Amino acid sequence: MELKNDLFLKAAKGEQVSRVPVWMMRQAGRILPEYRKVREQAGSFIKLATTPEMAAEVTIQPVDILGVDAAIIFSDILVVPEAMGLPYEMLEAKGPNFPKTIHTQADIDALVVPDPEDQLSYVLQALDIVKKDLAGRVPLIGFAGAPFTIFCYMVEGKGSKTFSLAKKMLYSEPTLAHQLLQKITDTTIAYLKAQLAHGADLVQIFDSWAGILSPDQYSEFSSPYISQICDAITTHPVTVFAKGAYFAREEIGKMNCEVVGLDWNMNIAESRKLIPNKTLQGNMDPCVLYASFSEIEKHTVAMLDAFGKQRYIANLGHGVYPDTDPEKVKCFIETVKAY
Ligand SMILES: Cc1c2[nH]c(c1CCC(=O)O)Cc1[nH]c(c(CCC(=O)O)c1C)Cc1[nH]c(c(CCC(=O)O)c1C)Cc1[nH]c(c(C)c1CCC(=O)O)C2
Repeated sequence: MELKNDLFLKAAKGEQVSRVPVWMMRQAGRILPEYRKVREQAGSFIKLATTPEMAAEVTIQPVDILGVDAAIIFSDILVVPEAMGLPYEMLEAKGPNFPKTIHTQADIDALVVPDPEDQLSYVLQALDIVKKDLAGRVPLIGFAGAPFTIFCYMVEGKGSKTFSLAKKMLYSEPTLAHQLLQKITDTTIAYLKAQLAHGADLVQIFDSWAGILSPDQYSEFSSPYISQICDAITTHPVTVFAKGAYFAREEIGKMNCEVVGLDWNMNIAESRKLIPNKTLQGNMDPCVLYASFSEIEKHTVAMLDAFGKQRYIANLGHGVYPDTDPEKVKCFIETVKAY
């Protein structure tokens, strides 16, 4: 199926575009009343994520309602640990929780490297439906967590400001940590390849907790595993988004990926210098969307001026916050499109 709007993919591949493409991390979610309705029907986040028809419906909502230039498959990075043998629950107002966590060699040995067509078939079915229903309107983004970020949840068992339990393993049991990271990496490569086989046009790797590592630890425990994934995916473009890893921009810029995501702590001009010859994505502070319409326009235009029109995909510097007014989101998207 030929794409009617291929701005996002063209920009990702470094081709000339007639205008800057735009989408938002977490665009499929609680900002939209239409999402909350389907979420209520499903009864729980996990039920929604594991029911392909419903997941497909909320994936397409932001394309129809917000007018973004790409869809991102509705799922979660935590489906990977689940498929490896660590089920999770999503606690209301608290976030993810893993009743069982990883601490010993025996724990790691008990994990499987699953066949995605088997344990993750519900995500692949959702991709099939979205691809068909989008009918080429916009490209479809697949995703997974970076191995280090998934490691954080598998060891810590829940969200944390410091992830000190997970980091403890890096310092006290580095050999075990590397074994676990490799198992996650093997799973992630097979999973992302399956998403691409089921119609994803690009895959994004979310290293949401990169910023808790020192530069040396990042080079030892995170970047080599992301590099393995980038090297294994040769058929489609890849985006690496390492939140908080301003110190690793040069290193990430050398990876075999086409796009690098930036958060709002990262200076745009400096990032262009540190990451030459790649497309950049980002990076407005999601809190700008709490401001007035005129402030939002001002900040969006300033961001566009700083990035330039080519080799650039407009986005926020992290996921949109759930209490953001969808009209403010539309203002951001329309300002990019009119630029
Ligand atoms: C760290 C991480 C997670 N999940 C994800 C990350 C990496 C990106 C980032 O750093 O934000 C990725 C993710 N999670 C979700 C998507 C869907 C696609 C999209 O629109 O971007 C994506 C890309 C849906 C979701 N994942 C989650 C929700 C909210 C749950 C709900 O609707 O009840 C959604 C829409 C739940 C989730 N999932 C996760 C947490 C910590 C939480 C709870 C926090 C919260 O409530 O926002 C883990």
